[in-house]
Amino acid sequence: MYVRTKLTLEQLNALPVSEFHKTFENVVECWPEAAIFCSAMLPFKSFEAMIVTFENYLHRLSTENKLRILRLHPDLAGRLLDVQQLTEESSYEQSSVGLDKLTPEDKRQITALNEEYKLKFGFPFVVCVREASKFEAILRGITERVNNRPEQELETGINEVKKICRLRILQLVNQL
Ligand SMILES: NC(=O)N[C@H]1NC(=O)NC1=O
Repeated sequence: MYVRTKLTLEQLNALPVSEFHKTFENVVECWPEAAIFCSAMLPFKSFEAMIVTFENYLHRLSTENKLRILRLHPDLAGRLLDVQQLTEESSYEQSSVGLDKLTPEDKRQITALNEEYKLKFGFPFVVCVREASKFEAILRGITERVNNRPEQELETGINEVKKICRLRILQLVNQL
């Protein structure tokens, strides 16, 4: 698990902007622009206000940028996990639900579903695994969501990115 000094709201609001960017650069996976954009709203009245700022930022992005963000997400239990090249945050999240210790049969099943999903939508299946919390719930999620329309899945995927972002922020401040 990644451990850093947890920031209080006061410390967070007093960070030099470049430090704010660095601290929150990966709360949206591999998309540091989110922290850069949201730093313009400093200081925040509460952690919740900060999280809502990130959520609104994600909500208002163009379809093209939403697609880009989804495509920056690693597959669940995929190749990057196998070769230990996940970001620190993603590695923590995926191992917290045991995706690094799947049986060969479970691995085969999730890989096949990931491929089917990507083939249909052109972006990977994204879910906040810490919230889904169980492998079975994740599998059920892909199995159901693969039937959705692409526009629907784009929004569902971005809503999951918001949940991941919320938990990553709470992890960095003294709330989780
Ligand atoms: N593909 C995907 O959902 N990836 C992610 N979900 C999550 O909770 N952490 C991730 O890296």
